[in-house]
Amino acid sequence: MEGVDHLAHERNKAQFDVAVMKAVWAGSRDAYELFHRFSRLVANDPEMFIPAIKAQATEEQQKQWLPLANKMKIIGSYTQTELGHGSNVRGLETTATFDPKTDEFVLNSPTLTATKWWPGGLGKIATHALAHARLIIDDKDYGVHGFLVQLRSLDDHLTLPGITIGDIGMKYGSGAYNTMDNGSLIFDHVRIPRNQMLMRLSQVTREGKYVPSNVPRQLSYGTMVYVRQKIVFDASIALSRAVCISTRYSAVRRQFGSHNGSPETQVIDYKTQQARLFPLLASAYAIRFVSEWLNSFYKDLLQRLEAKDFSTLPEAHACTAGLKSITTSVAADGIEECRKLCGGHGYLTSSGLPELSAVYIPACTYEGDNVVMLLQVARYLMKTISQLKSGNKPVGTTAYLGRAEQLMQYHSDVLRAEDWLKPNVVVEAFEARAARMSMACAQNLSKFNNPEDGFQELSADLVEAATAHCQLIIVSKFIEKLQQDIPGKGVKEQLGVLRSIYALFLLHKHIGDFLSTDCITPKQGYLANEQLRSLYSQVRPNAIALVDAFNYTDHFLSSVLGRYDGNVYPKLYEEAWKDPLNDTSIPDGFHEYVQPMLKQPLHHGRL
Ligand SMILES: CC/C=C\C/C=C\C/C=C\C/C=C\C/C=C\C/C=C\C=C\C(=O)SCCNC(=O)CCNC(=O)[C@H](O)C(C)(C)COP(=O)(O)OP(=O)(O)OC[C@H]1O[C@@H](n2cnc3c(N)ncnc32)[C@H](O)[C@@H]1OP(=O)(O)O
Ligand SMILES: Cc1cc2nc3c(=O)[nH]c(=O)nc-3n(C[C@H](O)[C@H](O)[C@H](O)COP(=O)(O)OP(=O)(O)OC[C@H]3O[C@@H](n4cnc5c(N)ncnc54)[C@H](O)[C@@H]3O)c2cc1C
Repeated sequence: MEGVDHLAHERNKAQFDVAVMKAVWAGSRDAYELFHRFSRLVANDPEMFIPAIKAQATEEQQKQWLPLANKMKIIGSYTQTELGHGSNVRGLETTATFDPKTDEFVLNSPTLTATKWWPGGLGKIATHALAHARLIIDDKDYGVHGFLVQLRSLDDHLTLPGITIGDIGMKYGSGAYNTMDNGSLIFDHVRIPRNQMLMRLSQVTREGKYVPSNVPRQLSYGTMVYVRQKIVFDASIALSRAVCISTRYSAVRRQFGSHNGSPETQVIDYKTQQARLFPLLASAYAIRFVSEWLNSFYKDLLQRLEAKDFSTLPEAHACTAGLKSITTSVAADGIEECRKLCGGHGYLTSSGLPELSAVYIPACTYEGDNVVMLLQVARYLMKTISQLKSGNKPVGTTAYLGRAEQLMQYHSDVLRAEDWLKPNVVVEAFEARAARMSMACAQNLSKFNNPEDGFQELSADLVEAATAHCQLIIVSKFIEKLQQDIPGKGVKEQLGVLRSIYALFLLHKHIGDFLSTDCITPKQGYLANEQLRSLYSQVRPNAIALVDAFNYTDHFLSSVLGRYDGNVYPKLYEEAWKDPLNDTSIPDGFHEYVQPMLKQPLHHGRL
């Protein structure tokens, strides 16, 4: 019935102040930014073009180009990936050859695989590209640099001479990502003025002299670091949307369990449903809090870079790469699990989940393939361990590796299930697991004469060690979040339950790591799972309130199953009737193709 809150009985169970939880969830961002982040995905927002100009252009170049880009007088595309290379940036083939006679760069796509491929906005709308190309001077290759290239006329939007552009075609399903014109681009000896090479980091003089960067060359990758830390926040948006839908629907859906005419059981009361759903609810909060920390860490990095302090750049790269990988994988897999948690109706477009999945899952690939990103973390961990011997004391997110010897002797002292509720007990177990996995890799690596051969041979183990390291970061930041003052009745307690669910779910899921590294005993693993089940019972009465705290409107959720009022069945039926197929009772083609078959006389008794 319209206007009736079918979930009121669930909301009345809440044991905490929902208004405060809403503020905790929103953190430093307002609802506008939460919405705007999503809308960027399917619009042609210069998500990277503008940050890249800020990171790589001189002050003078910024003065020239940023006002145009900010006011949409030009529309830019971050044009890096090519048909033949995406992960391997140093393998890009497009060339930018300096012509001293004309003081220009000549951009060219020397091979088919040099074709720029994937850049968002490139296919139809972008007027300019921030093109990544190999700088060539006097036949010498100076590696990949950024160049601003006009692609289309600002008068008639037609492509300029030497420029061939197209859209790369439909992508995964019919998802909203098809509103993004990911494009292809071939340069055929296109000339640009020398001052359109972005020269903040390195320069080319009028005489054609290359002036190398006096700062780490990796700063040219700075835009990717910036977007990766944003993508962690995006992961919390995407996962929380799916969890909101599936939690509300799980409270509405009843199946089996009726006795003597009593209502059937709410599927949210099944322990299997809780064991699948509540870890995702906890993960949404965990990702949100680690994204807050990562954003502050990134802002601190920017301040340090301003002061030419590059000390935290390697850690910032490792954290943004690793957390981008872990959180997007959790969110993408979590959205699919939420679809399954909704049974058949989860597969309807009107559930909002297929669309959410189709739009979100490329996050595991763009801005760095998730495995390639974890390998970057692994390189950082191995380098950190290799420097232990020289007395280099790790700090920040690798500080625990400074206690590796002690952690190698660690054995959990958990005796009772409730011991696993103590944050320090959990952190020690996660630190020991991560340290032992990384130390084991480092030890195995040392057996190889060629470290790179070893790294390749051990790369699967290294990815697991990097995963353990990143999960430790997320667990630690969740714990740190709850050490802050958080007002409101029951809010901190409920977040504490989610913190424990997040950690113990990971421990249970990766129990093999904890046992094989001898961090915990099978009995202690069993006790962790016992505690997890008890925690699910504590979340159950608060589940609806915890997803209400995401503060998503029905419009934003665009899901019949996730409606605030839980009025699912009438709306499901109503939504179905909006389908054009239901405009007529006789389907197109019936009279031409089906009716003749139905009218055909029987032959020899056979249909
Ligand atoms: C319905 C939907 C609902 C909800 C949705 C919710 C939210 C979504 C909403 C919005 C989303 C909005 C936008 C999404 C954002 C983007 C999507 C759109 C566009 C996508 C754009 C792109 O994909 S752009 C292209 C991205 N490409 C990459 O990421 C390439 C990955 N490859 C690399 O980064 C590098 O090649 C490499 C790091 C893998 C290797 O580099 P290389 O130079 O070869 O380096 P190494 O030899 O490995 O290392 C050398 C040393 O340099 C250090 N290093 C490497 N990289 C960095 C870095 N970035 N910063 C600092 N340091 C770095 C490395 O550690 C080595 O250091 P040593 O000390 O060991 O020498
Ligand atoms: C929706 C979407 C939007 C995009 N938007 C843009 C954009 O705006 N601008 C832009 O420039 N690019 C964009 N991209 C491209 C994107 O950045 C690349 O696809 C991404 O970086 C992955 O690179 P790749 O495609 O070369 O994958 P590959 O690296 O070819 O990955 C293929 C497989 O190889 C594995 N692999 C690769 N290298 C290694 C290694 N060293 N060790 C072990 N395994 C390895 C990977 O793990 C993966 O399993 C977009 C891509 C998508 C899907």
